[in-house]
Amino acid sequence: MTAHPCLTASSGSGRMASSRLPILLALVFSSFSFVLPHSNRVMWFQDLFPPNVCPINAKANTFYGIMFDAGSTGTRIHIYTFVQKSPESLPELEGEIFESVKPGLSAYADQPEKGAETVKRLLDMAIDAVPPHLWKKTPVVLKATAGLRLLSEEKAQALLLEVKEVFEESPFLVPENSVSIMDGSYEGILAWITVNFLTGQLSGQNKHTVGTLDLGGASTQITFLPRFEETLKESPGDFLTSFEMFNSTYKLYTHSYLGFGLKAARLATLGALNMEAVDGQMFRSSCLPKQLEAEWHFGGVKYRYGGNKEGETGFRPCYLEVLKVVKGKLHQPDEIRGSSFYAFSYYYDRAVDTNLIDYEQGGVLEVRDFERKAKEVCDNMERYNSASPFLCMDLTYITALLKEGFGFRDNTLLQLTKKVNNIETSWTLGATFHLLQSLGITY
Ligand SMILES: Nc1ncnc2c1ncn2[C@@H]1O[C@H](COP(=O)(O)OP(=O)(O)O)[C@@H](O)[C@H]1O
Ligand SMILES: [Ca+2]
Repeated sequence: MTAHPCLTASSGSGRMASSRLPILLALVFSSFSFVLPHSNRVMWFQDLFPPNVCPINAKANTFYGIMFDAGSTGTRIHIYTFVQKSPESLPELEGEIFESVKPGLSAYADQPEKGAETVKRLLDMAIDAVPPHLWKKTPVVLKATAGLRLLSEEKAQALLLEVKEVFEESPFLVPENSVSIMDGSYEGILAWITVNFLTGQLSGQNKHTVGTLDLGGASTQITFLPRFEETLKESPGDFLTSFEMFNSTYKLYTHSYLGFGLKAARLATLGALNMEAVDGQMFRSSCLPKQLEAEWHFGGVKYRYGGNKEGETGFRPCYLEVLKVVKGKLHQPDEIRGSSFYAFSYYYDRAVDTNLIDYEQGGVLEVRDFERKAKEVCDNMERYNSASPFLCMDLTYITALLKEGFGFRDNTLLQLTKKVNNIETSWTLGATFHLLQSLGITY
C-alpha cells in the first residue's frame, strides 16, 4: 500500500488554522489542539482528507514564514503557510499555526538566557511544523513591542542577543536584523495591513478599508486611512506614514502611544509608572476594591497596591482618576468620530471577561457599552470580586481612552475580533508579508 502523502510531512504541535481551505478543514484544524505522542502525530487526519488535500503536507509550491511577537505580556509564534499556485499568480495565505507563552520577554530582564529559552521552546514547534527540506528557506524573525521599549537599552539588548543566538542555532533562515524592537508606528501599520488583507479590502476595486485599534499591555495604537484632506493637514507630521504593500501605496494615519497600554495605564492611574526606585510603597486607587491589598509584577518590577480603605470607590471617582491619565494627552482626529473601527487585544479580552462579547465569535459594540459595563462593575465591586481586582479600572480606562483620549462618540461602532477567517488579527501577518517581500520571496 502506498503511504498517504500526509505521512511524509511532519505535523505541527500548535493550533493550525486555514484561511482558504473549505470551512470543514478550518473547523477541524482550529478546534484540534494536537500535542500528540510522536507515533500518533500524523495519523489523525489521514482518513479525513484525500491525498490531494493533505493540509499540512508541503508541496513544491508551499512556503513558510515564522514571525515572533515579543509582547509585553507574552511571546507568541505565528507560523504562516503560503501556497503559490502558478509562477504568475501571487502566493496565497494557506494557514497559520499559533502558540503563545506568558510572561513576555521583558519579565526576564535580569535573566536573558531564561527569556531566550521561552523563544526556543516555541521555535521547536516550527521544527515540527515546517518540512525539513524547507527549513533553510524559511525565515524566522522576532519583533519586540512596548515591553522591551520600556526596558533600559542594556537589558533589552541582552535579551535580543540571547534570542539571536537561539535563531542562529536553529536550522531556519535568519535574515539580517532578524531580532529587533519594532518601531511603534509599524505596529499599527502592520496590524492595519493584516486586518484589511484578511477582510479582503486590499484587493479588488472597492476598497473600503477599516481603521484598527490595538490595546496592548504597555502601548496602544490607532491606525486608519484618512479620507478627508483636513485630516492630512491637521495631523502631526509623524502621525502620517506612506507604506507600500501589494503594489499599492497607502498614506496612513498611525500612532503608537507608549505608556498607554492597559497595564501601563494601571500603573499611571496608581501614580506608580516609572517609580521603580520606590521600595515597598503602597499605591491606592478608588478603582480597586476597598479592602484590597496586593502585589503586582510588571516589567520585572514589584508594585504594592490597594483600595481606598477610608475614601471613595466606584465609577465616578475612578473615572476622574483615570481621566488624568488620558485627558489632553492624545491627538483627536475629527474624522474618526463617526467611523467604525476594528479593535483587538485588551479591548477584546475585557469585553469577553464581562460577557459583552463571546470569546469565539467576538462581536460589535458601541463605545457606550464599555461605559455601561464599567459603571456596573465599579459600582458593584463586591459582586465582581472573583474576577481580576483591576476589572473596574481596566473598563474605566478603556472608556476614557476611547472617549476622552481618541475622541470617539458614544455610538461609535467597534468590531471586536480575534480572528478573521481563522487567522489571528495580529500585526505579525503584515510583518510577514513585509519580510517575504523584502527577501524577494513574494509580492
Ligand atoms: N496573537 C494574539 N492573539 C490573541 N491575543 C493577543 C495576541 N497578541 C496580543 N494579544 C493580546 O494583547 C494583549 C497584550 O498585548 P501585548 O502584545 O502583550 O502588549 P504590547 O503590545 O503592549 O507589547 C493581551 O490581551 C493579549 O492577550
Ligand atoms: Ca501587542
